[in-house]
Amino acid sequence: MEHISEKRYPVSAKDYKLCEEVGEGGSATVYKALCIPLNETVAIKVLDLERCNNDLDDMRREEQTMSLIDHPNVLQAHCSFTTGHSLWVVMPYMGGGSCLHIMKSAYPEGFEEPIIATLLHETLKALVYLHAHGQIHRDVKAGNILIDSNGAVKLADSRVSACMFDTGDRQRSRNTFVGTSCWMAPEVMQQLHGYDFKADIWSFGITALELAHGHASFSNKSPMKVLLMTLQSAPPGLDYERDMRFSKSFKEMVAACLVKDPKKRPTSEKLLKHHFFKHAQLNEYVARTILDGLDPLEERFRVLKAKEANLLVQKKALYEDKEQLSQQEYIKGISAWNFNLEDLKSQAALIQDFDGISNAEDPDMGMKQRHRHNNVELTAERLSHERANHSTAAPSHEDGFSDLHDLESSLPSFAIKPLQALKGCFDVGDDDVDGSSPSWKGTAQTDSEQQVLTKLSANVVNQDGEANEGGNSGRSSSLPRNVVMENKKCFSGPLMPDDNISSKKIVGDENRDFVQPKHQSERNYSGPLLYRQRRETNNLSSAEDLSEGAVVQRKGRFKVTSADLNPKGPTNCYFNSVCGGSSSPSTSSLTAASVLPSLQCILQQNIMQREEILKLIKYVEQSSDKQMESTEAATNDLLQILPASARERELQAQLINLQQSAGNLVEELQRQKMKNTQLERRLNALVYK
Ligand SMILES: Nc1ncnc2c1ncn2[C@@H]1O[C@H](COP(=O)(O)OP(=O)(O)OP(=O)(O)O)[C@@H](O)[C@H]1O
Repeated sequence: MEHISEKRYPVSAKDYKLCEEVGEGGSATVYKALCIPLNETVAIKVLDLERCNNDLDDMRREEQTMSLIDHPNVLQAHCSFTTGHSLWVVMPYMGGGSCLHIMKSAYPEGFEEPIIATLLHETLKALVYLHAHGQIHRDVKAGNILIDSNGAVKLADSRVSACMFDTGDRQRSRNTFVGTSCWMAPEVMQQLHGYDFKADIWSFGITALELAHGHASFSNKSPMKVLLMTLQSAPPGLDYERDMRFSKSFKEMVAACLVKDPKKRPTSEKLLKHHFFKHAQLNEYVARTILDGLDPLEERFRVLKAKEANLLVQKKALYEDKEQLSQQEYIKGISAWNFNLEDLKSQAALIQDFDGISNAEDPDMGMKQRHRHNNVELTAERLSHERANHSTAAPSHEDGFSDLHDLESSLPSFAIKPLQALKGCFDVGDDDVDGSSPSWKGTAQTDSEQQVLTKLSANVVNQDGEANEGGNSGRSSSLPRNVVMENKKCFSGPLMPDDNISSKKIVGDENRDFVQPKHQSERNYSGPLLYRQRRETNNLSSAEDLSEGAVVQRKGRFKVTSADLNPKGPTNCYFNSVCGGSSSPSTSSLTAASVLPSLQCILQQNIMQREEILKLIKYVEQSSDKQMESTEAATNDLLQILPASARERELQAQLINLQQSAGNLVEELQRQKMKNTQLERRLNALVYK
């Protein structure tokens, strides 16, 4: 084992001469420097204490922990001290730079397998050491795998690593949220039950993909999207077709790391025995293969920085939207995003605004955006189909995640608030991370994934303020287009007595009543405009035929069935939407096209209600007429015999009142009818515009 020399490094800034910048991190700049008394080249990481949120004591403690680490594959700090508003961490100078920088400079498509095997083998040895010493690194990525000029590989940035020894509880899971999104394990993102050293194994798997492709999976995505993709989708992996140049054992090793259930991931020690690492070479091979011919680190960094600054300017001009800007964090090499609520809110806002923004980096996305405009109604169908497809189809695009574009791009048409969806994602139960859940491995979608998706889709629907009813929403894998989600009834106003707002619905066979479950008829379906894009109950597909009469009229996504118009008596409105209610939709999230069907529905519902009122009035008039006739007859008979009693006079007065009310109602209805007609004309004009 290599031991750091017993040399004493000075802890005063005046003993160092900062030379060129060789790296930039989230909160630090790294310089090549000269330690004057020792006449030795070192690297100094300068952290601006005013800029970073970390508590100085915490940082000190971490640096001390770091200096206790002693392993040839872990970058150990020589010393650290504060100067002015900065913390200086003095480290060995790694002349090759980070794997990320090397790839950016010379291997944009990633390294060859023997190099990858060697780099990963050395990194894994560092992880075995850290884990054995109760440490989780929490930031394993190509940017933290450094190479010195001899080809020695060291895992850097233990600054963020968590010491598990402080309470003596080695297996204690962490609940803090530090790290880097693309490399972050799902359980870290979920923040539910904490996480342990297996989180490093996930990051190690993502790093393997990064070294193979030249970039990490989702590296061009916003943190929000990375989060959604990591949680919802099948794990990334080496693709059969795209990654043909890589061996089966490499693919297997990556697949073993990228299992969503941390319990099913191997420990670092076990992973080290994987036959993939038999291909690992010596340091000298690394130096000879990838460092030979490279410019000095400071020179490469200068060129890269200039290139990236240029790129940023171009991108800034191209995309004013913040999502693109957030991607620049990655381009700049800064990857330690903080997942605080505000970040997520702004990301969520961006996704909402995404509609209509073309994505030059992803032409498919642009296509899909356009397609979505033309096909708003398909969204939920696609959501569920894609879930279904995802579970069966082998990933055919980069990292097997391209379908997620569809899923995500479909979200805004529901006026989804991704933050809420995200909360839904986080709000997963114990089973979600339970080892008893079906294997995450392969492409089959597990219950946990399905749950997350179900929650997501439930949230999609819930955007309009209606509670998600029961657990029947998410599993349907097909959602016929143009199908009315009319299982919910709308009962607006006290027009019909309870018995009439019956739990019955006349079905095709008029002699047969379809009894709605009691709870359904009791539910209050008042609510704002609701685009119900999913089947409400599991039985809907079969119930559609049973519970609906023939369609007699279609209004956009809604239809009127013969059941609705059944003349047998007062009927219910079978439009699920717009049944009164106080809340109104968020106007910012509505487009004219999306509102029209609902307007049509309101109007249709109005017409239906008017008809109901008329029927009821007629019914009242008829029965009151009959009653009047019989009362009059009886009264006349009685008058001939006896003088009218007080009770009879009261009855007569009531009947007259009733008739007057009915008359008033008819007048009111006439006025409403005129207004409706005007509205209908305006709406039709809008529809045919
Ligand atoms: N000892 C070193 N020798 C040479 N280059 C270094 C050394 N330490 C870091 N670097 C370079 O500086 C870059 C930034 O280092 P830092 O540790 O801050 O990176 P980071 O992990 O990306 O930061 P963060 O995770 O905070 O964004 C590294 O990616 C690497 O290229």
